Amino acid sequence: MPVSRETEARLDRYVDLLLEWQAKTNLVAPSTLPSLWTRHIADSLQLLTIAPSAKTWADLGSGGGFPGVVLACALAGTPGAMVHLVERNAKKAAFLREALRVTNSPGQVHLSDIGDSVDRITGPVDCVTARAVAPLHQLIGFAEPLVRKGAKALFLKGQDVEAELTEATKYWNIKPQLHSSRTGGHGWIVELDNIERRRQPATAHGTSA
Ligand SMILES: C[S@@+](CC[C@H](N)C(=O)[O-])C[C@H]1O[C@@H](n2cnc3c(N)ncnc32)[C@H](O)[C@@H]1O
Repeated sequence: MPVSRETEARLDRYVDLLLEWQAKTNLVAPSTLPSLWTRHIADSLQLLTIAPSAKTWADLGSGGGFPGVVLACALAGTPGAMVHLVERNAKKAAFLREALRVTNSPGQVHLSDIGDSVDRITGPVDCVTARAVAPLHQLIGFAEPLVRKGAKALFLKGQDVEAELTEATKYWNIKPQLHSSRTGGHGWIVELDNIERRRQPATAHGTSA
């Protein structure tokens, strides 16, 4: 994923900080550290190719900062950019604040449960994201208030995406667009522009109960 020299310098600072904190707090699975740049950073950056003009993002369950901090680093030179990072774990939230500080990137950390904070995010949100946080049907429920107000949802998912979509369509009327991950593996990005709750959950045969 090509980035400017300024973004690369910010990402370098972020990675240095992440490795420093990783020694005392588990921010990413240790087995993924050797492939940090592809597995986590490029995986996060690819969202910008789907929503290149989005300036305001909300990342739900940011953990060690993927994709939220990476997006904030990439958008640091964009006037009016803002990334809301929602995380309920206090240590991780402290890390996220420090990551935004050392990279001088535009973001706000919300130390809270996603369900409690989504409604409190003020101002328009262009994109809502989540990676490795919850099953798709639950993420859709979290994101619905923001999508209703015009946000696009971009969820990074693994190879079980079809099964997750089948489950999600029991509860939600959605027309997902699927993007194959550019970073290899079996990853997918689920894009949603509209979300409507089904009046009654669908049965196993696809009809309303
Ligand atoms: C497996 S980690 C993934 C972190 C990051 N998105 C990534 O892909 O590396 C899931 C993170 O979501 C946070 N999380 C899960 N459910 C949450 C909720 N309901 N509210 C806030 N944070 C939540 C956890 O604390 C954890 O840091």
